[in-house]
Amino acid sequence: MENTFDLEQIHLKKVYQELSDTLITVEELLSKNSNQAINFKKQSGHDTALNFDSYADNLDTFASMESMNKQIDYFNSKQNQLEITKKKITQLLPSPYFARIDLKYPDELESIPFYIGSTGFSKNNEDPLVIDWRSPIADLYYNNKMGKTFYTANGSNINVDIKLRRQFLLHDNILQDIFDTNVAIQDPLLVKTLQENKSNQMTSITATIQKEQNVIIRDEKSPALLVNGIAGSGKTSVVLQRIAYLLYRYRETLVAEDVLLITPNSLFTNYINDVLPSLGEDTPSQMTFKQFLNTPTNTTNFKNKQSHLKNINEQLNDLSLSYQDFKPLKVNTTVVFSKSKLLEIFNRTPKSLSLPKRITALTELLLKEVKDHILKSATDSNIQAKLDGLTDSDQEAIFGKLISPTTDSEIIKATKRMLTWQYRNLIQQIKQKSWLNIFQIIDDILGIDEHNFLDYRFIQLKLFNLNKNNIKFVMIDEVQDYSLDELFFLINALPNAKWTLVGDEFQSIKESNNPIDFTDLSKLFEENMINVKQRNLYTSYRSSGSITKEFISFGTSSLLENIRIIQADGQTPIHSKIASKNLISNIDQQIKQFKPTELSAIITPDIESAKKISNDLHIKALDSNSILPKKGISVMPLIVAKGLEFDNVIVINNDKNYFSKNRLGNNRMYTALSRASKKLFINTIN
Ligand SMILES: Nc1ncnc2c1ncn2[C@@H]1O[C@H](COP(=O)(O)OP(=O)(O)OP(=O)(O)O)[C@@H](O)[C@H]1O
Repeated sequence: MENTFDLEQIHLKKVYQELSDTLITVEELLSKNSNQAINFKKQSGHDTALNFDSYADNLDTFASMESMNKQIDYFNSKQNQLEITKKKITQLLPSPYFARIDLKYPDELESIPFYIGSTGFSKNNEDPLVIDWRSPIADLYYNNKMGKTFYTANGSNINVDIKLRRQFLLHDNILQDIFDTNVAIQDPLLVKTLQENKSNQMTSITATIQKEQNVIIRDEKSPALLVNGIAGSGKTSVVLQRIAYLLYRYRETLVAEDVLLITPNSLFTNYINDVLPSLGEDTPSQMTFKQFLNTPTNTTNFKNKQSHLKNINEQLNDLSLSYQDFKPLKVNTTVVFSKSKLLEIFNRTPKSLSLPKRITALTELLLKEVKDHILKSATDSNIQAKLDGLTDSDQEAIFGKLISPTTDSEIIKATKRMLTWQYRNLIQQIKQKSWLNIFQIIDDILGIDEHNFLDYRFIQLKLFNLNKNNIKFVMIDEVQDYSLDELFFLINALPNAKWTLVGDEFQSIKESNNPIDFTDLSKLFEENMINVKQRNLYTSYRSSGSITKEFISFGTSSLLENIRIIQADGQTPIHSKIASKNLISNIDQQIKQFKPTELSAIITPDIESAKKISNDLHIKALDSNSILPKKGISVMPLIVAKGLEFDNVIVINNDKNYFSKNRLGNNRMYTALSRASKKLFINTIN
């Protein structure tokens, strides 16, 4: 073994040296390339200012030298390539690789070692020194098999015999430990990783991805992948690794903006924000469902809690518009298009078209009417005379400068611009289709006059064709918190997407939701012609053994039979039943057991209790827009703690209704307890 360790240490030093040497070379080449570009510019006599301080500046500078496109393209692409190599080396240096797999190909005598790292690296296009964790060969490592098997590359199956599967614990060029692992042997690297303190930022799990997680990360076939996993089973981690995998796998055609990640709140978004950059990938489009819907701050017009999307969807197809479905369009207080005028123009659009197409056609006709009116008015001398009445600031706003048109054509052109500016609100209203009375359409369809915001947005989505067609992959975390109508909305809004939906039925904690049933969820996607592949994650990674058993006891009995626990039992969770007056002193005692270097949370049913504890104990209270501190103790309601994790958790049960003994109350307790990894206290007020 000692010999093996020494050989691996030598190999690591060699790889590290290669990386370091290449970095020096790349940096020299980067600077040489910049200088060559500068000289090229000087020689070609251009006086464009060059700025090679940064890559972005390079791009700007090159772009301004249009006449030298070919040469510039060359410099540009060289710079780009060098920057990519530099980024890869910088990413690899602190930990060049984490595993090795030795493969014997059928027609080779010797097996070949492959070292797997967080990105791939080869010198001068030779055999790779490190292969990317997302490459087909690395799939074998995560599959956790030994012996004869195959991997798939470029559509072909390649037979191999796996001779060795080795993990490394290392830092820079220092090897700390090696583990030769076989099937069914517990993953020592994983256990070590899980024992580390929690931080305010989620980290990647590349080195220790488990077999059942790997299958989800690499799924390329399923139109919808539904993952039901217990708390702390790595659902969020898997989603983020999957995004990195997809961006690598489809790198020729997929960019980060084509992937949409829907997250529960902005605190959570901040919590996960470092993972993809640490994997060398750009962050995808991220938003909460509320942001996706563009929810206004004031929703008092929408009193109806119940949405009716399927009903609306069925009836929208047969809907036509009548007089009361229009709203007059005004400029200031003057009606420009009355309801009857709007109906009359609508009736000019072909009846054979679908309603959304007729609405688009009507929009075009309205814009044309405004344009024709502007064109006609621009030749009217009375209106042209208004140019003289424009103040200097009006002129600045309209033309971006002061003007003094003299010829006829100059005057007409300026008048057109003035009128377009004056009618800008009207043009915007037409484009936004504010002439359509959505509330009335809801009344027409449903026969109810209390409105629901999701219904409102759904009608806009369908009638205005607001689909986001560019989104190719959607990831929804905490999917149990969405109603079937909200998911139906997303299915309609994102017609070209493949879906990754991850959640936990036991973490459905919102009063307004009937806890969502994953069978109904699957059915919804299937009804919409999206095949669903369901997978379960039953291994608890986050929490110690005893904490896992504690939170699982608030699930169902069958859950307990299925789960797998990785971590040791650790300290048994402590239940205290106390009088309300003793709560603060009790918490004070408990937090004395937490180390200042650890991240700890006091979780309450609501924000009011959180604020009270915050005041009494001078501990920071967090809401869903806060940023999690790096370490120390914070207090927050459960709705904010959801999705996050802490070394230590104190749960305050001062509201028997909130933590009642029914499914919802149990789900809340399960969710609160499962935030803890090491120590857990539950304080119940008598
Ligand atoms: N394969 C793994 N290797 C190392 N750590 C892992 C692995 N899988 C999960 N973890 C760790 O377990 C913890 C829980 O992971 P994560 O937050 O992704 O779980 P989750 O299922 O989304 O949890 P919850 O539903 O409770 O919010 C994290 O600290 C994560 O880094």
